[in-house]
Amino acid sequence: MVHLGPKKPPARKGSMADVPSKLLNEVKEFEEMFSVSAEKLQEVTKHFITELNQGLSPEGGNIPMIPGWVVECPTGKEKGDFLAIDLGGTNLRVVLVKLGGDRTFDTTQSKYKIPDAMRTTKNPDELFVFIAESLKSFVEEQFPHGVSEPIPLGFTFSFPASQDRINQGILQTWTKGFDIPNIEGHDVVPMLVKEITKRNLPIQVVALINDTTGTLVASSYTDGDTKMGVIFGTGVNGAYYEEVANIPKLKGKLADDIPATAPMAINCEYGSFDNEHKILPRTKYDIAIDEASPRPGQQTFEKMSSGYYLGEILRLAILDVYEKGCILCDQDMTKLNTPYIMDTSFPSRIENDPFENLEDTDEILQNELGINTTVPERKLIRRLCELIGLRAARLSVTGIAAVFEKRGYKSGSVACDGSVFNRYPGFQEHAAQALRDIFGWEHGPASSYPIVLTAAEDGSGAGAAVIAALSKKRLEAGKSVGIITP
Ligand SMILES: Nc1ncnc2c1ncn2[C@@H]1O[C@H](COP(=O)(O)OP(=O)(O)OP(=O)(O)O)[C@@H](O)[C@H]1O
Repeated sequence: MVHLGPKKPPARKGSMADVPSKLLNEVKEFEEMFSVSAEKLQEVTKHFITELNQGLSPEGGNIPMIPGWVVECPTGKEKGDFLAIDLGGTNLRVVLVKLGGDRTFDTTQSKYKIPDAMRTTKNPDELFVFIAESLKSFVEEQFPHGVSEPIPLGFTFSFPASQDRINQGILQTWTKGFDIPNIEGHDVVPMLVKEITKRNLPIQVVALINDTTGTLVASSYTDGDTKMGVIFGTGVNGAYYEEVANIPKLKGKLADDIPATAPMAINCEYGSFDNEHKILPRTKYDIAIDEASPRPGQQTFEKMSSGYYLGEILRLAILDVYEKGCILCDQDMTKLNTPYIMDTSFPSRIENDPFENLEDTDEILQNELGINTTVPERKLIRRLCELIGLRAARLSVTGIAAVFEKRGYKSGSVACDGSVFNRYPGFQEHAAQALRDIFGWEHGPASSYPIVLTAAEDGSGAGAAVIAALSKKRLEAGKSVGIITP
């Protein structure tokens, strides 16, 4: 067979032979601090199941377990043109989705970077003006001659929002570094509709969707074996279908057209798992990140495993060794002293460095952080990146294991989205191995395991479209899309 394309650089052996013992001791300490055993993963999974159940109870618990008001599994036959917008932690995506009605779909999308300052703006309108303006330019571009009737839109809102019906979303709490006043506790749908109406856009908002639920539904549309949708991006989260009979907090609140046997998509929002700090093995860096965050005590699981925090964990760990006088002596630490200066692309790119002398890492550290490093220093930093990524992958699948155990699923696919899953080197293998550790499967290739993690790129756009299609049909048939209102 002939392989085309650039020749692969020689594999890196990753020898630590030239690393002085002082640094090796630091490496050893990090290895102990960041490693999570199979037994620990099993304990975490067990506690996770308890918290998932608490979240479904009327009393509630750490994990919100938000009903998504998608009360049907897609058949794959849904059809038509839909708009989807996806407000993630980092980008706004606007997507035109053409559902083929045969388990296929086509998408055309534009991506708009959310300006950093907008995450913490004091003016709540600013975010919705930004979304409406982005929609306006997208629709003008895609439909230069206008449209005959309003296009149904599914709004993917990737923050914990409670819903009493599908076309509503009350923001419970900002996550992923967002903190805009006067939105928490309010329904974000009218805020978006107001800006759409002001601009006379031919768009009808029919559903508000969480990105994780969207991933679940998109993959259920294309693959009937999908059991969960999971996000490993700026945040971490999972969604699955629960049987209505198993959701005690909805008892007595549903119309007869949502029977006890119906499936209900649940957006777990499990980034808040273990907010009581009972089980997760937190390091001093995790504690420091939590204490310095705008919301101490919240999103404990997310703070140890999501893209928003992995670079920051790395920064704090490097600074710690620096402060002990072990590395980077006489270097200008101005940049490294800046919180959140490194996003997860830093550890990700450093782990990708194929060279024995970590030449690429040298360039990254020099060009982006203004520090010169020796080879042993880079080896320590590289090992730290591996440990941080490995721990994130191992911990983050406990949510998947808990859902499978709880539902009694022995096998199935998990549709995964997010840059950490798609781009962090080794993440997918580490995640699969952690599942194997939890369930005690035989060693083998990840594709042979009973639970298969599959990439669900663009899932939230298609999912929003499928959910918009299901909701539009229910609304037109006069069926309920939420709790019974007195
Ligand atoms: N090369 C990379 N490897 C791994 N992670 C990366 C890389 N580049 C960026 N990231 C991280 O990915 C995160 C963004 O993830 P993603 O692109 O999935 O965005 P998102 O849709 O806004 O996230 P979410 O769905 O959680 O809201 C950022 O936190 C960033 O640190």
